[in-house]
Amino acid sequence: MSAGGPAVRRLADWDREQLLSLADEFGSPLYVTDLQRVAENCQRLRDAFPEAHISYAVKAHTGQAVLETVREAGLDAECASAGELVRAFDAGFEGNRVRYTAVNPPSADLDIVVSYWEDHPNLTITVGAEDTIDRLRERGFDGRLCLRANPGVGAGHHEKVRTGAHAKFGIPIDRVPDIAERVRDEVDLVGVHAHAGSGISGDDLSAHRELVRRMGDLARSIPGLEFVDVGGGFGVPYHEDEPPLDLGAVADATREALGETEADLAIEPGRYVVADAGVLLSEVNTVKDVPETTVVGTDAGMTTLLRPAMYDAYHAVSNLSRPDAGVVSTIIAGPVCETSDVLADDRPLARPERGDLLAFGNAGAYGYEMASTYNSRPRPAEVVLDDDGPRVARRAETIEDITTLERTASEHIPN
Ligand SMILES: Cc1ncc(COP(=O)(O)O)c(C=O)c1O
Ligand SMILES: N[C@@H](CCCC[NH3+])C(=O)O
Repeated sequence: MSAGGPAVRRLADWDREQLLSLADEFGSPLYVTDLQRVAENCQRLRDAFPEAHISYAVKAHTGQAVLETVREAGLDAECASAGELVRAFDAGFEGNRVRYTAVNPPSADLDIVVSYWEDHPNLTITVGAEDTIDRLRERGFDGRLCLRANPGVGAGHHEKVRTGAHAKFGIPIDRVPDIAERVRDEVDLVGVHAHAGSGISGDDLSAHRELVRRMGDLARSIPGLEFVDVGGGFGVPYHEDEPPLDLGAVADATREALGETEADLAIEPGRYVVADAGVLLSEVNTVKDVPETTVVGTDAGMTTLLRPAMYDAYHAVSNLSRPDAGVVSTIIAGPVCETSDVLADDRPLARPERGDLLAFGNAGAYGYEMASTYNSRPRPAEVVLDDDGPRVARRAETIEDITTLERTASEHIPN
């Protein structure tokens, strides 16, 4: 197999015995991340886009081990907050391999990012509003700046993840050349950027191509740019029978839509790098037959994996403990006191018994990252797999971790 590995890794491709033993050893719920698969996904992107600058969108999975793997695999880091930027530097990225994309950035973020820029003057800051340029200038910034355009065309697996045409993101594309002209003397204008949205596949590919075409036109209208970044968003197959993206074809279409530009192509995928490198394991604690279905209660819920509740996202599920049991229709629901705390609805599953272990596929992207402590429910541990075997990359949170932020009235110091 090439260094890029197969085009897709499905839930059924994971080693069932290994997952069962990991849950035995490290408990449940448990995120498992395979670092070799992360490296393969990076390599496949590099093979498809050999000429492009590729930055990993850190927000998909910020774990240190993942970031180190991505860095070693040759991708740069695209950070959406000061916290992500700090994590990228902690994982050893050099300044010239770090980009920070500001979205209505809080002052504290700008303070931190500018202080990192003072020590690493070759990092790049992408801005989506003129206010952000002014606020950076007030802090003395005159470094590498990229303008984020709102190209008026978006794409993605759900309305809530389509960014390209949402007013929140970027500067209306027709205003970008004037702003570029204005800021040229004040900063080092190095690029233009746009991002269509997340989870692009199938029909959305034509919208993505249109975005790239508009960005090619924009890049040609601004001389002297180093790069034109057309964002991330490459989708992965969540359904078992969904074909993977033909990344080579996407790359060819991207080049064609972009056309000749003085600026180099840049992309910033997140999901594609980590989605199929991760699974979520969860123990069944309740099995309840009701008239229409079988309710399967699990120790993971919307606080562990938010995507089904937030986007009605589909994650493949299998019963690792009892794969050969008769299949029944189930609703798989977590322990959170919310009706939307459902991980899978109307889902055929080998009928589980209490104590069985379920696995949820494609949990590596926006899984742990979107976990929360709602209902005072601690976040689970994450184990990573590498050549040395499994190791805990993030320990399980405890209730004490959550309550430690509390202050009593006597600890309150009035202003
Ligand atoms: C600006 C930007 N870049 C990159 C990404 C990564 O997207 P994805 O994980 O779908 O590749 C996102 C998320 O949608 C984003 O907002
Ligand atoms: N969190 C989204 C995608 C990322 C959006 C970031 N702009 C998802 O899980 O699909």
